[in-house]
Amino acid sequence: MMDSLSQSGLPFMKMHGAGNDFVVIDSRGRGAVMTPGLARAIGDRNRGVGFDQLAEITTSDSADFGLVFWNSDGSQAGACGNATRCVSDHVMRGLGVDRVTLVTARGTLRAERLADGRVSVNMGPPQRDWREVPLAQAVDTLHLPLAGDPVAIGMGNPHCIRFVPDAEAVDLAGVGPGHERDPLFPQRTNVEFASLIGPDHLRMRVWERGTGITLACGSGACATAVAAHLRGLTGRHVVLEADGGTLEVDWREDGVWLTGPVARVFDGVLSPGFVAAHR
Ligand SMILES: N[C@@H](CCC[C@H](N)C(=O)O)C(=O)O
Repeated sequence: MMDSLSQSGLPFMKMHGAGNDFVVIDSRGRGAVMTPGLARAIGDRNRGVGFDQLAEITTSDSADFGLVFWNSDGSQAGACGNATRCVSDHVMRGLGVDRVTLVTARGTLRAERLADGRVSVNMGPPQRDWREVPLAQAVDTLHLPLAGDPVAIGMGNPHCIRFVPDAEAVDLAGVGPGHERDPLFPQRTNVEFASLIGPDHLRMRVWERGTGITLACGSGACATAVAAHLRGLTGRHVVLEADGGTLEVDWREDGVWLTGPVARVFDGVLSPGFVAAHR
């Protein structure tokens, strides 16, 4: 495997979902190639390609494919809703189908393409118990003892959601890092700020764990919609306006469904020297 990489380099696709951008590596038919160092190097927007997350596609014997997610700081994430939608679209096109199953750290998920071209994924049920989010101690996850009275929801990854009068006015870089690394979150957390802009309609902005400000966050949209419903602000079907586009969340009996646009921007190849220098 390494011989082929050292000779021909490492092909990748650049994709995004509502502006949340990804490098996608297809490792089906070979062993996974990603390491924290290589992920950090590829994610560097000055010295590498740049991404919010990297998604590595793997072979699965129990689903159509497997998927592993890396943040740009080299940490792994248990969920990535927008990347899941983008990669599912790619795999569906390759298989000539309009629905697929995939295995992630969270278990087996289902994705499907809608008639309007958007892609939906069932992200599974929300995690509301403090131990599942996870949190460091037993607290009311609907009202955390932190600034801004946030809600904690897990979606295979942790989320801290604050409801504010105007999400546009939030200084994400000033407030986000403090929540991300608050000791109440032993695995750090993603941080969402949301305001109600209409019936079942939210404006949301996000500071992502291991990445920083992103234009959208799929698992974050799911967590925010669940938190809004639990707080009595919306129904179970919510439209969320992120900085990079519109996402829809539908909390159904079988799980939290995330729907939105997908785009494949360009394909590229990481040079053999780049891969060898950073693996
Ligand atoms: N942008 C993703 C979330 C990616 C992982 C997150 N930064 C984490 O560390 O949990 C999404 O669309 O869900």
